[in-house]
Amino acid sequence: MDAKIAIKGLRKGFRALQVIDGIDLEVAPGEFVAIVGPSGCGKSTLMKLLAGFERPDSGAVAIDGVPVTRPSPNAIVISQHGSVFPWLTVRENLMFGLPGKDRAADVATADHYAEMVGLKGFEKAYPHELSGGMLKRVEIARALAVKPDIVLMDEPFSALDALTALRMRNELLRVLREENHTVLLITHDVEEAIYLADRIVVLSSRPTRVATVFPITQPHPRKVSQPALQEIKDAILAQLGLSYA
Ligand SMILES: Nc1ncnc2c1ncn2[C@@H]1O[C@H](COP(=O)(O)OP(=O)(O)OP(=O)(O)O)[C@@H](O)[C@H]1O
Repeated sequence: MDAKIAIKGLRKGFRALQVIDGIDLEVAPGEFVAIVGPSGCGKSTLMKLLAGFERPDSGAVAIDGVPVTRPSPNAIVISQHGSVFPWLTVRENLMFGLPGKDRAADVATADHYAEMVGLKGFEKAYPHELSGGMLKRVEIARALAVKPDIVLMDEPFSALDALTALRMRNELLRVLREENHTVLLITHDVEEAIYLADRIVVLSSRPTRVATVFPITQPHPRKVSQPALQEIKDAILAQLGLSYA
């Protein structure tokens, strides 16, 4: 099958600082790829290039064979910073980005996604009335409501407490079972990557390249403590230069 996302010979620097030093990677339709790498290696820069927020110095990113030159509603970014509008209710936030021609249809879509992420009953609540985890769910629902082909996630759960992050990971897997999105997740959490992804791409330190790729074939739900997954975790940590004593 043709790649959903094709990254070829991608290079990017900022003035004298070379950040991305030739990345080649293909992501299949419906695949979930996690990207891990040392701090500051260029993960967010890679995501911005994929989302069309930055332009490469050389090489290219293509989605469905079409070069990415600007942000597109087909590839939605969910970041750690959050982008829920505080002056809009949950429902209005979820309706933002929907066609707007048929209000009743948009309300139905918004409420469907609110329910999907466990926010039924909170459609009329304002962001300040919600917990951090609920806000994150609004954001994920809002991204999914526009039915993007590709969801780009840059440490989406890193601002959450451990328990909420765990819930959100399961929520995400449940949503992905119902709807076939292609997902790219940047995370510093190796266990999160192992729990969620079909494939883990480990980047080298800056200027970054693909160091190793680990396929994860275990079915969901995964127990990260199982020996085969622990072995992968150890191999990734060793690759990142972090091994246990
Ligand atoms: N717009 C910019 N202008 C100049 N330098 C930048 C810009 N964006 C990123 N950089 C530099 O590029 C390097 C990579 O940054 P980036 O945020 O992509 O790394 P990261 O791997 O996501 O980091 P972390 O894991 O700490 O979040 C850093 O040294 C950063 O200072």
